[in-house]
Amino acid sequence: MKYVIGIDLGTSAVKTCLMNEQGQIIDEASCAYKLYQEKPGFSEQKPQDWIDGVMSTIQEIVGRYTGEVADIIGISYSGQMHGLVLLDEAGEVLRPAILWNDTRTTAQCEEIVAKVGKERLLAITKNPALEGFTLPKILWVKEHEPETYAKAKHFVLPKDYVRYVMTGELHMERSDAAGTLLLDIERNDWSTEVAEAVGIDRALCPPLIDATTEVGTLTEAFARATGLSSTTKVYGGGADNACGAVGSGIVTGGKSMVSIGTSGVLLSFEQTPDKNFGGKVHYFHHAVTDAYYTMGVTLSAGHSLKWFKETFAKESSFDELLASTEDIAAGSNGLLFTPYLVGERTPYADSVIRGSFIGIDTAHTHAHFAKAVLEGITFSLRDTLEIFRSSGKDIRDIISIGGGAKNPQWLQMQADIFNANIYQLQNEQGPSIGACMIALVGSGIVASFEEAVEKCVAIGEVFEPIAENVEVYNEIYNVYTQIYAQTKSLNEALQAFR
Ligand SMILES: Nc1ncnc2c1ncn2[C@@H]1O[C@H](COP(=O)(O)OP(=O)(O)O)[C@@H](O)[C@H]1O
Ligand SMILES: O=C(CO)[C@@H](O)[C@H](O)COP(=O)(O)O
Repeated sequence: MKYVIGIDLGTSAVKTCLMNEQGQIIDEASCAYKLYQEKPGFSEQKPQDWIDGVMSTIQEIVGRYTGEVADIIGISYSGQMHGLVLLDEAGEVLRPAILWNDTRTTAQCEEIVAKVGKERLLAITKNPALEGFTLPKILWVKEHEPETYAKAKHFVLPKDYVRYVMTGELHMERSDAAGTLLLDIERNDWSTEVAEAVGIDRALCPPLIDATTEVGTLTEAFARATGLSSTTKVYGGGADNACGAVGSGIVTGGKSMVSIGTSGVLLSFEQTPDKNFGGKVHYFHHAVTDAYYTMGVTLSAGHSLKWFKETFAKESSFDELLASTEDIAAGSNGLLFTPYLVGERTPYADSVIRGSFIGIDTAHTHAHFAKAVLEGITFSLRDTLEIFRSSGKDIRDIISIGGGAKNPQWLQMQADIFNANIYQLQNEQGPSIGACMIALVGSGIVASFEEAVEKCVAIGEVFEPIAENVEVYNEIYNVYTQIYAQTKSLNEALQAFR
C-alpha cells in the first residue's frame, strides 16, 4: 500500500494528514502557531513557526506509522493565500510574513490603481487592488523598509516557502500566484506590464509551476529530521481555497463551497477565465489545470468566533459555547453583529470599517451575543451568495468545510441563512484532503481529479433549510445589510483612537 501526506498551512494552525492510495485518511496531526497583530491592521507570522509546526506534525504521524516509510511516496500542500515572504540571495527570510488579513496597504492599493489603471488591472489580473493581496505588501516594504527591500531576491507565498525548505527548490504554484495581483490570469504567466508599471523587478517573481508539478524530493536534512524517506516526491500544491474546493469534490462545474476557517469564503467553480463579475468577487486559477473559481471573502469569520471566545468565554470550548446558544431563537432576539474586526473584503473592500453589536437589550445574555456572532459571520457570507445569485448562478447545494463545519448547529444555521442544502464532509479538513488528492494525481496513482474525487471525497450529513427560519433570517438579513453604510462614518471617526 502506498501513502501520501497533505499539509494544510492554515492561519491558526498547520493540519497534516496521511492518506492511503485508496483515498482513506489514516492519521492526522495539527500544530497551532501564533498570529502577531501588534498594530491595528497589522497581521504577521514567523515562517520558522510554520516550519516547526510542519516538522512536528510529520514527526507525530511518522511516529505512529507502522509501515515502510519509503511507501509514503508523495507530499503536497494547501496554503493560506497572499502572505508575503521575502527571501534574500541566500534564501533566508528577511522579515516576518505579512498575511492575507493584514490591511496596512490602502495607500499602496491606490498607487497600483493610479499606475496600472483600474480597468487594465482588472483585465490582466481579473481582480481589483485589495489590501490582502501580495503586490501591495511588496510595495509597502519597498516604501517603509527600503533596506529590507534592497536585499530581497525573491518573494514567495507561505506554502511555497515551506516547500522550498523541504526540497531546496524555489517555485510559486499558479493557483496561489493568482492571488498576488502580478499574474496575468488568461496568459497564465507573470505580468511584466503590471510589474513594470508599479516599479517591481520581475526577477523577484519565482518560476511558476502547476499544482501537480513534481518539484523534486525531500532534502536529506528534512527527511532525517522527520523520519521520512528522502525518496519521497514533492508536488506543487495549491491555494487553501483551491485545495478546499478539490477536497470538497469541486473540480467540475455547478458546485459551490463555504469555508469557515480564520477567514470565511463562499466559492463557486468556473470553467473559463472570461466571465465578468466587475471585480466584486475574486477570480482565481483553480488547482485543477485550465479551471478557475470565483469567491468572496469575509476577513474575520472563524476569527470573530475565536475572538469572542477568547475575550468573553475563555474557559469554554467551541462546542460548549455553541451549545449555550441552542435554545435561542433565530435572530438572537433582535441582536445583530457585523464581523468586521480587521476591516472587510467582500462585499465592502474597506480597511477602516470595524464590527458592531446592534440592538443590545437588557434581556440579552452572554448566549445571545454568542449566537449573534455566529449569525453575523453567516450573514456576511450571504453577502457573497447574493452577488453570485444576482449574477445568475443557481446555488442550492453548498459543501461546508473548515473549523466552522465541525458544529451541526452552525451547519443548520448556514442552511437557514443561505436557503440552500448544506453538505458536511465526513472529515471537515477539506484543504488537507485536497492536498493529498493533488499528491495522488501528481504521482499518477490516480489518473485525474475526477477519479480522485470518487476515491477521496466522502459526504457526511446533509442540512436542509427550515422554512420558518429562512423567513426570519430573510427579514433580519435586510436589516444586517444596512449596518455597513450606517456605521462607516462612525468608524472613520474612531480610527484615530485605535
Ligand atoms: N467545534 C467547533 N465548532 C464551531 N467552530 C469551530 C470549532 N472549532 C473551531 N471552530 C472555528 O474554526 C476556526 C478554525 O478553523 P480552521 O479551518 O482550522 O482555520 P485555519 O485554516 O484558518 O487555520 C476557529 O477560529 C473557530 O472559529
Ligand atoms: O485571503 C484569503 C483568500 O483570499 C483567505 O481565505 C486565506 O487564504 C486564509 O485562509 P484560512 O486560514 O482562513 O483558511
